[in-house]
Amino acid sequence: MAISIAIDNVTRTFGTVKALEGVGLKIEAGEFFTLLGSSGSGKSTLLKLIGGFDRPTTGRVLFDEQDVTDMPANRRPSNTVFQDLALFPHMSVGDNVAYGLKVKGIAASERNKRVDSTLALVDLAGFAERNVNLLSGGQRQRVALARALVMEPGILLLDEPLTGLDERLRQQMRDEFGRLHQRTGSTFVLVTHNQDEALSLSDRMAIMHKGTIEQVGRPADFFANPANDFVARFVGMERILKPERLERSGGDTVAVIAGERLVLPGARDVGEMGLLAVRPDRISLVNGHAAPGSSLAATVAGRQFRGRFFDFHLELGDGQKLDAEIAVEFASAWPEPGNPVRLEFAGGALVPVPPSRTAANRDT
Ligand SMILES: Nc1ncnc2c1ncn2[C@@H]1O[C@H](COP(=O)(O)OP(=O)(O)OP(=O)(O)O)[C@@H](O)[C@H]1O
Repeated sequence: MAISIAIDNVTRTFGTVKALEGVGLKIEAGEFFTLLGSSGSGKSTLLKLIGGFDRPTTGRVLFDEQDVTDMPANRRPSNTVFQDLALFPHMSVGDNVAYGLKVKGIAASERNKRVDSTLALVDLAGFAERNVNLLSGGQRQRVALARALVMEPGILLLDEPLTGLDERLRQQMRDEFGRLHQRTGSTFVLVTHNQDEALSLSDRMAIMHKGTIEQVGRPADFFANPANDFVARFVGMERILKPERLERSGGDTVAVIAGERLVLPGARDVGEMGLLAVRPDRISLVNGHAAPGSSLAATVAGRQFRGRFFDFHLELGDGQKLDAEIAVEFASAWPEPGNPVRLEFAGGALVPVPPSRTAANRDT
């Protein structure tokens, strides 16, 4: 049975280090939820608090609205798959998977049944007698998953479980997580620094940074409406432009850059301090006439051939730098470094974002 999780204003300090600061979060029962962030952002600390392996300095953790802050890990209805897997090396696959059930006092016949069905669930039917030391990395991953799943946890916690696997296995195990989530119906919480993993698996995710949550939402929300420039960069919109000003005009936003006006139809109002996150694949270079209100003058600073597209490095009239990915097949004559060009921005090429308070205040 799936269980909901609430993190209520949690702070965790280690000496002078604030690993988590005022974190609030709700994870619905049965969701596949991902904590995404770079190294040191506090993801593992938060997962440990959910699993009961650590306690917050202040704040509470609730499962199905019950306070579990002081409940030890072994009494919680959650199981964790750690990054290092922590398999018992001297035990067979079957004994590894059966261990938790044995500790709980489940009778041998019931135990064997559950171990067999869980091994089948992770595609390891018939592996019970094998020595865990002789398994491949992917198989060891599956044993670790089976060991957690056999307990039928309402919450499964996964701490960077794909680290150390090669790309093919990562893909395979990623698909497996999706499948297991559907089959078990449990609440899954995944910790990762891998954006692709987070985007492909999550119902919703949180982007963490320096012990705080920058944004929570469905994967598509982060592209359509990044909460700030930090989030925009994190999901791949690495160039951020600083307009002279942003104005509202009807239902649209108008950005003024180097004296030229760009109309961003329907773009949201992010206030005076707004920045513009750029989608490099939605910019084209125009010869001759460009539509007013959707183009800017620039100079080619350099270019690199990338196979299917050219990566153009451009400089705007006010000196700001910008990259644009221009599909090779659409090229007629390629502008050379030093050439003046006009940049045409397709719908959604520029997304207004406010600056991140966390990044601004704490990056220094
Ligand atoms: N037991 C501890 N003692 C002291 N500092 C700690 C401890 N655990 C975590 N920290 C610090 O808290 C911060 C957050 O660490 P955490 O492991 O949660 O980050 P993370 O996002 O999971 O990073 P990674 O991806 O590298 O595991 C870091 O600055 C870390 O050094």
